[in-house]
Amino acid sequence: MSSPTRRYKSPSELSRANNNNNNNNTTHLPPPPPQNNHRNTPYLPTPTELALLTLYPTLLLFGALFSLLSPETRAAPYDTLRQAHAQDPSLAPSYFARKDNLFNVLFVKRGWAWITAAFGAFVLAHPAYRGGGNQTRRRVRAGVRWVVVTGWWVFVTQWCFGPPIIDRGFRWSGGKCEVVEEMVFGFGEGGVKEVVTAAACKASGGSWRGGHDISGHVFLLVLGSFFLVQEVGWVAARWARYLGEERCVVMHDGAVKGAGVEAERREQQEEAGVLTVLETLGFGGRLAAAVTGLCAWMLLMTAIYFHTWFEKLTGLVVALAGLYVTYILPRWIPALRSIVGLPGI
Ligand SMILES: CCCCCCCCCCCCCCCC(=O)SCCNC(=O)CCNC(=O)[C@H](O)C(C)(C)COP(=O)(O)O
Ligand SMILES: Nc1ncnc2c1ncn2[C@@H]1O[C@H](COP(=O)(O)O)[C@@H](OP(=O)(O)O)[C@H]1O
Repeated sequence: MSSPTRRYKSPSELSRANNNNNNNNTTHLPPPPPQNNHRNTPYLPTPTELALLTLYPTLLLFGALFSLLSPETRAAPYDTLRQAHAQDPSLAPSYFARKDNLFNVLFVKRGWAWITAAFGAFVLAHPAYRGGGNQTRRRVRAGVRWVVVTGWWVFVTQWCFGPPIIDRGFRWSGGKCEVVEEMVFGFGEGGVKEVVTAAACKASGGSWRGGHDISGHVFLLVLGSFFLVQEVGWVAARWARYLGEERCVVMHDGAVKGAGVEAERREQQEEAGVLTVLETLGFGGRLAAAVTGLCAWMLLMTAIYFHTWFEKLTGLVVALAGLYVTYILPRWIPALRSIVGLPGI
């Protein structure tokens, strides 16, 4: 996942270079490709992963700063209870400060479907997933990782043996469903209804108020985009031999080795020469890159126009927890790795 200049030579390139040297009557082999003997810790993301992960808090910080400094945003009326600017088109500071903006309605509100579609297109169509004795096993393991990440999305935002984690957190922190307009049958004292989910509260005409509302948008956009980065990045980079660094894994005997020891050799593309980034990604990878880019844009919009900074931070932390379990834990728990695998291995 780093620059093409560090690309390893394929066996055929090495043998060609070797032949040229023999023709020139020299007995020296070409210098070996630079080896990186440094082992990354299996317990933490690799340096490239860490650099990419740092972009998320950076976007959130930049958004917070922008909202503090932008005169239009500062001047626009803000509803602290709803954690959003006025939604009237004439008052909202930007099209993206409105909940009914098309990117929100068609993309984020259907976000998991987009992420699933991009992932599916990549796994079904990319040459790295075709051929080799383990083709089916690699696809099944990718599917298992999708189930784990999707399970986390379901538990946090949709359903967790009852209300989802976001709604449970909201109520644990003192939040309630309040009805301002009218008292309806079933309400407790002071217009506060015993409703346990944000969706049910909204459906009954109430407002979900008073608690800590983990940002569902930040959660979904971080979880989904980094899932695609992991699934497409490692697979495409390993296949095209763009790898400048390697994940390390703990083996059954406790030894720490590069994850490549568990990889199947055939899946790497051998002869086509240096591929461009677009060729390396293929159709599914390009769709995933577009979805990831949109996620980053909408994350920035959420950072600027919605929620408190602490609600955005908890959205980020809850997403990172799911990503750690799916992508880092298997590196140091071999039994888990044998079920979920590692992308590209
Ligand atoms: C550990 C293993 C557990 C096993 C669990 C198995 C999981 C199986 C899940 C089955 C359903 C999967 C469906 C996948 C296909 C789809 O993607 S369909 C859904 C499309 N819908 C969305 O993408 C909705 C996305 N929106 C949201 O999540 C929320 O709207 C939000 C963005 C979080 C914001 O919430 P608000 O309430 O609007 O603030
Ligand atoms: N980038 C964005 N664009 C539009 N609306 C956004 C948004 N980020 C958050 N919101 C809105 O802010 C509210 C809280 O978002 P969340 O908790 O998911 O982060 C949601 O409102 P609604 O639930 O009224 O649609 C959501 O639609």
